[in-house]
Amino acid sequence: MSQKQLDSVTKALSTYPGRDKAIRSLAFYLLLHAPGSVRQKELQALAKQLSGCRLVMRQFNHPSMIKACQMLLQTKKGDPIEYYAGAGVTIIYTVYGVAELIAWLADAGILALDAARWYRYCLYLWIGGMKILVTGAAGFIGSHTVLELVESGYDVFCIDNFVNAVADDQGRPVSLLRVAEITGKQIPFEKCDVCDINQLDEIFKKHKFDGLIHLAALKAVGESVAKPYDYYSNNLVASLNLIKMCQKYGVKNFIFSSSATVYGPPKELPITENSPTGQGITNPYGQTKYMMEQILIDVGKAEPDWNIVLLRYFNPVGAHKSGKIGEDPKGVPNNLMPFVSQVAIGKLPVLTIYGDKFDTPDGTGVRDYIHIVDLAKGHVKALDRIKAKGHIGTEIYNLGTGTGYSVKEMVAAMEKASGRKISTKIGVPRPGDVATVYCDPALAKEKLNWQAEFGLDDMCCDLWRWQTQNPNGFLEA
Ligand SMILES: O=c1ccn([C@@H]2O[C@H](COP(=O)(O)OP(=O)(O)O[C@H]3O[C@H](CO)[C@H](O)[C@H](O)[C@H]3O)[C@@H](O)[C@H]2O)c(=O)[nH]1
Repeated sequence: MSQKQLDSVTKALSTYPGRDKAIRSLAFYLLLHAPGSVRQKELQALAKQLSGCRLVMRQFNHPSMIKACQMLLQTKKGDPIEYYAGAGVTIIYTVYGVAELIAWLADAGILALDAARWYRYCLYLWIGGMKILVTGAAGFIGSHTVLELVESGYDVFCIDNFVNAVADDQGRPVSLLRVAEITGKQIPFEKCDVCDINQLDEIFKKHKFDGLIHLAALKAVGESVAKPYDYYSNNLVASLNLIKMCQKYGVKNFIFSSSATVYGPPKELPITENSPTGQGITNPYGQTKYMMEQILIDVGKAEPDWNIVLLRYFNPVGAHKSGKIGEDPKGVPNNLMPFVSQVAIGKLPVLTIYGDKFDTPDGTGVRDYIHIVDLAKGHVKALDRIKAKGHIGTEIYNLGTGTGYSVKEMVAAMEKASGRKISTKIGVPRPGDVATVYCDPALAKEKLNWQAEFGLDDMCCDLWRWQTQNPNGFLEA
């Protein structure tokens, strides 16, 4: 190949948009084999470009790898270094290229989901998985998210302070031990309060994280009204500490657990990501979620090479189909479905329905309930998108089904799943409750290739399995 041809090919390949890592890898390969050290600058530029995809291109971002490549460019023909390095690079690219091709076929819907999973394992095995810090990992959303991450080939490191999770007598998180049982993989864990910046610093120093999923937060709406200081200080300090650590250690992928609560009382239905936020939020818990979104949006503007994904959850319910992990609220549940399942099993006598005079078909409140496993997969999809694109900036997604069910419909569905009668009585509306909340999940479908797969029956059957197998939650009976 002549110099001129090489120039035009590398130019075309290195600017190729979309799912382009394999193409750019090819450009990289061509540059490696180009004559003379003139290529060095271009090689570095391309390596920098590829660093956006560091999740799958770790080795190539590593300074020693870059140095080896530079050495390679300067070596003379016939030099054994050139031969071995060239052979090594070729093998890696061959494997990488196959994996990338399979990923592309899966993305295009030509291969089944299992192939996508295989692809991630392939990347994990051959090139190294993306290492993700999960905060609040032992909680309801955390444990399910960790499970899905691990099943998808991500490398996780979990932290939790047990404020809302159960430890065994050796101080290990029971929920994550169960995740280890289900997946057959060890789940690395350290007890850590994200508000403790010194411990956090040690953890960041020790592990080279590629990204994090920040779930740790106090989350009881009513309690937040009674203890505003605790909520503001805990939820904000924890998140600010993480941002600081990400800046210090160059971690640029930040997934944040936001909530439908940021929309306040809905001004329009369904709620889209462009619906107004921050107006009419009635409790400090909701305010902390809104404030954190604002802070992260500003951080995203100041750090243009970061990827920040704000996931606005609607109402997560249900449990993993194994029945081994699920929601384990401390004391009397605040949320509807854990309360309903505890009435069904006889732990609580009667459900109070908070008002039946709302402007809804049966007068009771309507919400967008989403299966916890679907919600957990939303996090994996957000990371997959970052992995595929390299750089996305700040993005916001609703995670809901787009369908609303009333309190009475939920009770009926749970009666069907459990085969038991659930006693109810009508009470007064809970302060701050609105009639109807449901989202438009179209954006997540379009960009994340994610949509809820489980329906109401799955949510209730899985919740009931968890409830019956674990009548006392994670504490042994
Ligand atoms: O004992 C109960 C509990 C709830 N409900 C009703 O059931 C529906 C769902 O209530 P949840 O408490 O389960 O959920 P919310 O929609 O009120 O709250 C959820 O959404 C909020 C934002 O809107 C916060 O994010 C919160 O953390 C999250 O659980 C509401 O109509 C509520 O009035 C009852 O009738 N009786």
